[in-house]
Amino acid sequence: MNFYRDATWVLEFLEKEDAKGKISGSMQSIVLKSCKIYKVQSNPKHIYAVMASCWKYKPYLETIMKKSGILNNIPKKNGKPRFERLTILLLCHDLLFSKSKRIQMGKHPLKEYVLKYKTSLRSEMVKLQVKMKLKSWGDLISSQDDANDITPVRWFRINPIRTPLSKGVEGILEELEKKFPTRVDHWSKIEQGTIYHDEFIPNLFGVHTKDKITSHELYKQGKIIIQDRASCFPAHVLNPGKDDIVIDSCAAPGNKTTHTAAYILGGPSKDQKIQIHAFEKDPERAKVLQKMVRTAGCARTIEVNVGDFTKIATPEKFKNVTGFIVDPSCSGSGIFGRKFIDTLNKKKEGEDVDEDDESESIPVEQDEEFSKKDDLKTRLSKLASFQFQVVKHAMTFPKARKLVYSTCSIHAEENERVVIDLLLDETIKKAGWRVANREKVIPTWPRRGWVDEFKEVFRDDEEKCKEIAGGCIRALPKEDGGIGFFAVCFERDI
Ligand SMILES: C[S@@+](CC[C@H](N)C(=O)[O-])C[C@H]1O[C@@H](n2cnc3c(N)ncnc32)[C@H](O)[C@@H]1O
Repeated sequence: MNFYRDATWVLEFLEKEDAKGKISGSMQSIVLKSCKIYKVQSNPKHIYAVMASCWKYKPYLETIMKKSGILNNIPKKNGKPRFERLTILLLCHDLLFSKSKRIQMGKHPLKEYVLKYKTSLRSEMVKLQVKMKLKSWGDLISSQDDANDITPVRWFRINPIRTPLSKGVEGILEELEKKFPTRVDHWSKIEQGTIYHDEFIPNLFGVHTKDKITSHELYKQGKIIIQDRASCFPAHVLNPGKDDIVIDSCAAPGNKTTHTAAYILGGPSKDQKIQIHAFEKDPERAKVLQKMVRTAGCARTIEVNVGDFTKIATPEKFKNVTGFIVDPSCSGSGIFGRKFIDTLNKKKEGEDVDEDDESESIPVEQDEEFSKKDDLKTRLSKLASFQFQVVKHAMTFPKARKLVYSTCSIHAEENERVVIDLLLDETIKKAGWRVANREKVIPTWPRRGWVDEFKEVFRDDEEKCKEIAGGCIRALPKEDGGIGFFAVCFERDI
């Protein structure tokens, strides 16, 4: 039991550091630091081994535990739960994901309690594996070792707005060919010096993470922009044309905003016509957004508004808006790579960052307002309610016909369940919104929404569930070549 007690302290420490966005350095040093702070008696090497595995499986374990109901009936002593959530999580980890699949503990009421849920935990684990279309859990996790805690591919897109008038995108491709003469036909085959032309997003490329992009002139001139593949899905699915007016409701740092501009403008433009209204609540992040808009050459097209989208963007003021990108704060459970997060934290704090760091300005602000003290269930429920409100507000704009909602979360609560709540909302139903079908949402992308989530609500209509889930896109962290992601497109006829 002593080992689990020590490991609980360390895991608690990791959670706190993570909530503050302050996990820096390797997992090893954090574990050692907390072992010292708590003067743990167990061997730090053993603690580290369990932590390293447990931390990687944690988002999945939390889903499995929640579904099994193990946290709902914890026996109480003097009105307080007798066992801690994180200790239970550690035991569940050992039972489900350790090599021995056994809880390393003698007879103890906690062990007995967890073992009572063994069957249900194992069955939820299998269900999740099926849902995630994983051949084995090992496949998902094996590539996630700490030494390799970075994206498997460096994705970047050509920014058509900054392409030379004479040659257009072709001019950039010629330049790229000089640096990357060899083309590979799948991202998993990328080696240093080779390039993969993505089959889903036009003008998106994958290269090896060791091939420096940020020192290249194309990058410095804003002609290419580093952006994860899945993060490119929303603008591609929205696919706005030259006459569209788009709102990006939660815009900083601006990857999707500038990508949307690339679709609207298609190439260099001298027009002084605002076609994208970008909203960002956080003034500091709005500065980063402004900078990105300028670098990408879209300052004449994108207007940055600093403030809460649900309050300052009124349907009366923006009556001509036809499309929406809604990518609100989320739990960020699809994001890996602490280095990304550290980089952004440093940027936020105004510290110097590694010149060589090639992280995309990814949306790692996450759910600061929600994360500090809540447990996962509460946090997800608060996030989902906020995400629902943002999308619902966007759906009140009179001329809006198309809206893409996305998160970098793996949790159904922030994804399929938000879709369900929106579909069940009477006002939204009356306004005519529906989920666009697979044909319109990158149909060849194989990983789609989780059907079971829809079945829980629309039980009697299996076809409908399959259709809605088919309209949703999911990407698994690493397994699909980048961050974990969810996207869905709503549309209506007006
Ligand atoms: C996930 S990030 C967006 C990432 C961005 N779409 C991109 O691709 O670069 C969410 C952003 O929404 C902002 N935000 C959260 N609530 C907001 C609100 N009510 N109104 C406007 N912005 C909001 C956050 O500060 C954060 O910068």
